[in-house]
Parts: sequence; structure tokens; C-alpha cells
Amino acid sequence: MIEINTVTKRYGANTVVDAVTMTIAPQTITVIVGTSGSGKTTLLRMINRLVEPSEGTIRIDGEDILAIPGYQLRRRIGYAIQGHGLFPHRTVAQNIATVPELLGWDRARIDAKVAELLTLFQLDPAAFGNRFPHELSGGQQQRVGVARALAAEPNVLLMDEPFGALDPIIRAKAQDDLLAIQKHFGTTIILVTHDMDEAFHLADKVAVMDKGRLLQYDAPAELVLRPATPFVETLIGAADRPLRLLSIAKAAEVVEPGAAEGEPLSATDSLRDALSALMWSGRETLPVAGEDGTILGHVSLQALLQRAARPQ
Ligand SMILES: Nc1ncnc2c1ncn2[C@@H]1O[C@H](COP(=O)(O)OP(=O)(O)OP(=O)(O)O)[C@@H](O)[C@H]1O
Repeated sequence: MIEINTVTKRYGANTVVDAVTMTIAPQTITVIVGTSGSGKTTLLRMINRLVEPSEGTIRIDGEDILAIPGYQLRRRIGYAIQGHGLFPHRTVAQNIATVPELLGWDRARIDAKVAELLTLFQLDPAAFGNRFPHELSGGQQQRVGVARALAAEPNVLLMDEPFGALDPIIRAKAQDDLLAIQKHFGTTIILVTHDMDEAFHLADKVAVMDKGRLLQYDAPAELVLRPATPFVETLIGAADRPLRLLSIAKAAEVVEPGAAEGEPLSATDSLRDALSALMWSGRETLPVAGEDGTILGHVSLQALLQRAARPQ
């Protein structure tokens, strides 16, 4: 658990993070959104002491981070940034091994970890381990950046616009990889993004910042249904509210018994994808298949319209 308690950061007379209080549950993904300059990066960097707070406390699992030397803290907390920040003269394997080496892991454990992470990120260790960063595509470099942040098995991973430079297709894939990896390791992730679609796709909870203040810290559906301020409403985009609600629910949640014609949806597809498939196929219903391909029932346009409507 991460407890941020009335944390403030000032640069001279300028308060860039203003008395932010939030508690982040273990093994969840918190996404920080807000306008440019609202203090998102500063808040994130105070958690690993790359920036020191002017006031307030931050505790990780009950321990005040000021009691831990910054360099030690940063070995315990993964940090991934846009543009990956890989060391250009170290190979992919050496990059990923950086923190485990600092922590004094033995060679066999380091090699096993590097191979595990490369495989997890769908990079063949034999083909990629000895390459240098400039010999990879941007998307591959970004995956290595996240793999490096995870190498020492941190409980906490901070990510600052990690997918900002990726094209939309690779970006969607990177987001799904991150969700799978978070499940696999049970990591607590705090991620900064400008992209509201990304926030809704990834977040257990969203923190909305404006001018250094935390305006709302809630589950994505709460932001849509009960925005704390007009700013939150604008940021989410009033016209997108029904689609945002559909994007955070899965087909499995509205499946009804009975057969339907057409190409089956997957139970894990979002309701937004389900709506798109229904509209494109011109059908009122489509079948839904489980992971093993068994048909579980169908999803109807009617059910989706009900889910997308403002609750009465
Ligand atoms: N070292 C510093 N010295 C002085 N001012 C700073 C420093 N670092 C950040 N700031 C200021 O603090 C404010 C918040 O910056 P921060 O990078 O946290 O915002 P952000 O929400 O992450 O912005 P963006 O979305 O543009 O990355 C900005 O006005 C910035 O100019």
C-alpha cells in the first residue's frame, strides 16, 4: 500500500503539487491524468524520491520513504519513462540486468530473470539479448524499458507516459501486455498518461490533477457517473460518456442465454468492441465465446444500450 499524505511540492513561490492525499491499494493500477503542467510527473517522482516533497509524507507498506536512502528506494521501485531511457552502449540483456547487478544477484539468477522477461515481452532471448538498443524498433525498445523496470521484481512500478511514443496498434498491444504482466507479478502500478482511452483501459482507479490539486480519485465508472468538478467532466468528454462506460465492461458481464448468428465475440472483449461489432455486422445480437471457443450465449444491442445509459 502507498499512502500519500498532504504532499506538496513548491519551486520558489510556485506550488506545483498542492496537498495531495491518496491511498493506493496493493496490486492495482492507478492512472494519473490531467492537463499539461498539472503536476503529474512531479507527484510520480516524489514516490521514488527523484523529487523531494516540500511538505507531507509518503509511506510504502507503512515505511516513510524519507527513512530510505533515495538510491536504495529506486532499486526497489521500477521506473519506466517515455522514450525508454535505455543505456545505448549496453546490450538489451545488460540493460535489463542493471538493477539486479546493483543488488548483487548471482549470475545464474540474473540470466534466468533476463530470459524470463524477454520471453514474457515476446522478444526471443537468443535473438534480442545481445543486440544494442539502436538495433531495435521503437516498440521493442519500449518493451525492454518496461522489462528493465521490472527486473528486480519490484512491488511498485512507476510509469511516466510509457507508451506515448508508440503507434496506436503497438500501443494497444503494449497496454494489454502491461495488464497481463501486472496480473502475473501482482505489481502495484502508477502510470501517468494524457490519453483518456488508455486511462480507462488500464485503471482500477484514476487520479485527476489540475493546477497541482487532486480533483478526483475514483474508479473509472465513478468519474463518468459522478464527476467531482466541471473540469473532470470536460476532461472525460461529455459526448464520450456512454462509450467510456462500455469500454470498462466486458462482454461476459452482459451475456444472455440463447443462440445468435454471426462471428462470435470473445467474453473478454470490451462492450465498446461488442457495440462496434454489432453495428458493423448490422445485427441485433452476436454470439459470445469463452476462452476455449465454447459459445456462452449472446450479447444484444438492447443490453448494450441499457449499459451505456445514465443510471436512473
Ligand atoms: N525542477 C523544476 N523547477 C521549477 N519548476 C518545475 C520543475 N519541475 C517541474 N516544474 C514545474 O512544475 C509544474 C508541474 O510539472 P510536471 O512535470 O509535474 O507536470 P505534468 O502534469 O507532468 O506535465 P506534462 O503533462 O506536460 O508532462 C510545471 O509548471 C513545471 O514547469
